Amino acid sequence: MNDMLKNILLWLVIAAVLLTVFNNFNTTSETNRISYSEFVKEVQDGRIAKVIVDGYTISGTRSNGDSFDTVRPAASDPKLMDDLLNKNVVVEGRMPEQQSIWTQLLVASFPILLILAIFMFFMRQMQGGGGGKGGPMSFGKSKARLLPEDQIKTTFADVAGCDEAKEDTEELVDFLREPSKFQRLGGKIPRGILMCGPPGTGKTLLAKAIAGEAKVPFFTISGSDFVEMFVGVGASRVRDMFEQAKKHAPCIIFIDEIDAVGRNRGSGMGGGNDEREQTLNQLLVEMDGFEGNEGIIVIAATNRPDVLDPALLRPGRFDRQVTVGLPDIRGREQILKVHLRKVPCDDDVEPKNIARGTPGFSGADLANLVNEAALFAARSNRRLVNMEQLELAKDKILMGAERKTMVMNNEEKLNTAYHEAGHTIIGYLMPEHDPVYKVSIIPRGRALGVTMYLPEDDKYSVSKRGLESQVCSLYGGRIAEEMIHGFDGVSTGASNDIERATSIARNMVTKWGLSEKLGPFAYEEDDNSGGYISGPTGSKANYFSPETGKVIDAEVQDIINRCYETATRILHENRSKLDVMAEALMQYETIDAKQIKEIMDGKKPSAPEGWSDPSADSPDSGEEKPAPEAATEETVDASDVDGVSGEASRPAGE
Ligand SMILES: Nc1ncnc2c1ncn2[C@@H]1O[C@H](COP(=O)(O)OP(=O)(O)OP(=O)(O)O)[C@@H](O)[C@H]1O
Ligand SMILES: [Zn+2]
Repeated sequence: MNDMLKNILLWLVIAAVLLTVFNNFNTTSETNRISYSEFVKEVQDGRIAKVIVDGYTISGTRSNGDSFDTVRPAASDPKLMDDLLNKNVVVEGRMPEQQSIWTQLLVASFPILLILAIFMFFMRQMQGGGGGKGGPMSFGKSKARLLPEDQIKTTFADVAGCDEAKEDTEELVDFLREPSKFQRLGGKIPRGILMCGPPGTGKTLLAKAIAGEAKVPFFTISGSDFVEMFVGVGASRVRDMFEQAKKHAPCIIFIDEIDAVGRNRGSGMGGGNDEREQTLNQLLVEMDGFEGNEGIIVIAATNRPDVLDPALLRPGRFDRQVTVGLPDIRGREQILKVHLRKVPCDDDVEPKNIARGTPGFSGADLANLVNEAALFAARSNRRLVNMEQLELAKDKILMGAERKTMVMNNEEKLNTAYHEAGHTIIGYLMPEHDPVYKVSIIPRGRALGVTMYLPEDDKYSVSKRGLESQVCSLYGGRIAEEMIHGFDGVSTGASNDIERATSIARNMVTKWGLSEKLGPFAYEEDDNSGGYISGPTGSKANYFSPETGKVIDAEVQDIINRCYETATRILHENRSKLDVMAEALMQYETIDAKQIKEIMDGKKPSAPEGWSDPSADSPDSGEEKPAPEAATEETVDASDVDGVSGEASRPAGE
């Protein structure tokens, strides 16, 4: 609202300036000016000898030789010409045409109209840009995009790995195909479905598939399209959308990111947000207003069902929830099959194996994996996608694109090699730690090196022991650096590790009830801002007194100190393996689980698969494999894949 006030003020100033200019324009020379009535009187008295008419100004000379000028008022004077002729005044130039009262009014109000028009224009501009999507410039028109039924090619066959969600929604298809039949049978159909689940799990895809199966039109809009700067715009968009939908019924309305409008009205946001609230109210009114039998089904998607206003979830609104979760190993295999159907594949491609190695991947990640593999194949001029490219694509998604153009000097490389080897050895030896999948000192994304852990199965929770193991392995990198350079030689590269270790330790104490001293209480709450709406992010609710705060700090420090000590002890005990691993990393740059196991068993590590020695003849003579990554430099930045699974990356100095 502040912005609006500023705008109005700005326009008032502009209006004032314009008016002044306009006035000045009317009163150019002040020298011999007389008023118009004076002029008329002088004409009648016969004192004027000559007039020159130039548009709205009249100048001339009197009988006595004096010059004069005057401004003709907007209303033209029909009698003037007669007077001039009667008195034998010489007239040069022409009088302006006689104008109707309406034209005169228009001329008089022109500046005001101009200002108004400019003002409206800017208002619309701002609205168009408000949603960030540059939609049509219109007031309150719905931004919903309509996909007519004959353009929806998505069917249930395209959605894999979420069978429960599919089952839950199958009856909607029957209903949409023949709403009247359902009505006759007295079937009760929900008006609103809420699809909950993490990003990229196929919520949009499933909603579209329902429309595709039922062969009905599909309206899609994002919750953030409703959130506008001007009060009332969002609400009228909602109204407009429902009006359109009624014309196309039976149909589906899909609202993505419903949390952008549907956030709990009572929560946060510094005293509420009128516009959002009005929009939400309008949505509730519309949901109540249509009968389920009209054949409109509203499907909303969110990954934060917990922040939604309870009013949205009441019976008759979004009273049915469908959960679309991350796929399990079987689901991943099916999703991979769906997407592999679209690319030409070699016989060796085993979707099952890839599914096993990708816990935590969403449907969108898997679709991306297949796509990346196809790109790798195309770059190396292959006609078929094979396992090798799928593995490369998986690494790219897990660890970020390699930055082959980034040059590290030998000393930096050695430091990184020790750092990553430190992470790896601790991760390998600690109990209940995810196995190490790959270690690399090729810079990827923002990281100088990466140690990648990957759970063997889908994991849904971690034990206290597992968490402590994670904290230990996170410090492994820094401790290894300390061992070779001494405390003064430790680099800044471990800042991300430290941050993550601290955060795990703190959560153990304040959220997961894993401190004996403090017991199973929640002392801190997540911030609820989720990220869709800009708000006071990072604000956490604390439920503890200053005294407890001190105990919390002490407990967190205690966990970290213990883990640091454990990790230091383990690394010192395995000093020779640390050296061998760092050396292997210097030679091969990337080693995987097989080499790591060999080193940890005290053997000499073999060359990684696909590695060809640039200096000597290759260790495994026989078949000649092309170097992995026929693709040249790949400098995609910020592809920091975080949290897909335990990853200890080392950001370039901070
Ligand atoms: N279960 C699935 N089966 C097949 N493909 C999937 C599946 N889930 C996701 N995908 C692929 O990922 C893409 C993105 O998925 P979609 O947009 O439906 O996810 P979403 O859950 O709506 O994500 P968001 O919450 O980010 O909007 C789809 O177009 C599809 O290619
Ligand atoms: Zn690290």
